[in-house]
Amino acid sequence: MKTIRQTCFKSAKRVVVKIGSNVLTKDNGLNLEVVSSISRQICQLIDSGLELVFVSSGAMAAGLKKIGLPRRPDEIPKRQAVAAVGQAGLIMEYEKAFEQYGKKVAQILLTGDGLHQRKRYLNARNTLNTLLDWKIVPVINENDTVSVEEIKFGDNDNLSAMIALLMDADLLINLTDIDGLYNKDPRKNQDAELISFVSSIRKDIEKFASDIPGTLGTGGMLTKIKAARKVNTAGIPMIIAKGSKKDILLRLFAGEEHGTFFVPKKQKMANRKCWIGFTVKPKGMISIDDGAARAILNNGKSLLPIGITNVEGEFGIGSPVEFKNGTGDVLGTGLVNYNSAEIRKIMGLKTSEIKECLGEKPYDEVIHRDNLSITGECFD
Ligand SMILES: Nc1ncnc2c1ncn2[C@@H]1O[C@H](COP(=O)(O)OP(=O)(O)O)[C@@H](O)[C@H]1O
Ligand SMILES: N[C@@H](CCC(=O)OP(=O)(O)O)C(=O)O
Repeated sequence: MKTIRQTCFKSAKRVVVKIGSNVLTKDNGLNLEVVSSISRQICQLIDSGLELVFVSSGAMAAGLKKIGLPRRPDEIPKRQAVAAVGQAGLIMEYEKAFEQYGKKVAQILLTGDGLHQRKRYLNARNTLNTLLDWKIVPVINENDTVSVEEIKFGDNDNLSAMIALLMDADLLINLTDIDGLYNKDPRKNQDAELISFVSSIRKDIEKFASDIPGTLGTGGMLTKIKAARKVNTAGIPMIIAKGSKKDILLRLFAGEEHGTFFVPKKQKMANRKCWIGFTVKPKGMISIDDGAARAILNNGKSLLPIGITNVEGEFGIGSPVEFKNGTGDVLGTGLVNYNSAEIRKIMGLKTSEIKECLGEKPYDEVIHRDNLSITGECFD
């Protein structure tokens, strides 16, 4: 009988593969053997019928070597300049490597705010779909040159999760410099053990992981777990595996079990709900009582004013706003039908009392269930 992970690999048609800086690096520059090996495996998988989107870190690593710097500079403009130099070299090496197998690559550099806006989000999806139709390999990285804190994806683990959601992928593969997730940071604990299967990401799983990356990485294991949590919630499985292991991608698709597999929720989330839940940047927070939380989480209801106990932040109609329960757990995000000042006035009221309070009642719901995405961990 096939295991769940074998079934996921067998049935996957559209896959996102992400590779981290440490795997791609050798002697402080790009490891061309790894570039060549990963490119060959990706081409083989595409030729076998898979649609594949590739997210590659490594611009900073490539830039350091080219400029002759011993390590990452601390100043942001210098880091951005290093990444700008390195990205050109990175994509050139991929062009050369993929060309050997008759494939073209396309460079896609994204910022967080590019995907926060629905129109740009859909544009990015259309472009990527066209490239996949043309059998051209999209090679995606964060646009480090312009990415300041407010518009950053932050790390490519998160970016790869956003791409998996954007493209409605069947699987996300995260290739790093270690076999997978260990139950403690293996750099500090010799007795750390590999976890090969995570059926559900609870808070204890996040505790296993350190947020300290390797010399060139960003975010360490913690950002990978956060990425897994997002895609799993949306119904997409994820695997963390060692990118330098010989033919790792081909072996995974041949049914071999390597790395750590994160089991997704059974139900796939609709693409628009993924965008609301994971991609847009929330503009405020609404606290709700237990009754409202139950109605939303268990019975798929909309959020009505009567269940609202507090509003944080200033936001307009249509804004994405998070909502949390009485104990402070964030349960999800939704697009609001009223602005923050109006919600403050009508919170705690029955829907029949909205008109008297505001002078009009355009909607019964503060967040309609069609515009509401449940992403918190308290919903099974
Ligand atoms: N619990 C853990 N299990 C596995 N690796 C861990 C854990 N905690 C921290 N790490 C470290 O995280 C590193 C991978 O993260 P990072 O350097 O950001 O990689 P990448 O460049 O591939 O994104 C590993 O080299 C490992 O030392
Ligand atoms: N955009 C950066 C990579 C940022 C990043 O998340 O790196 P990593 O943790 O190695 O995947 C670069 O290309 O150097």
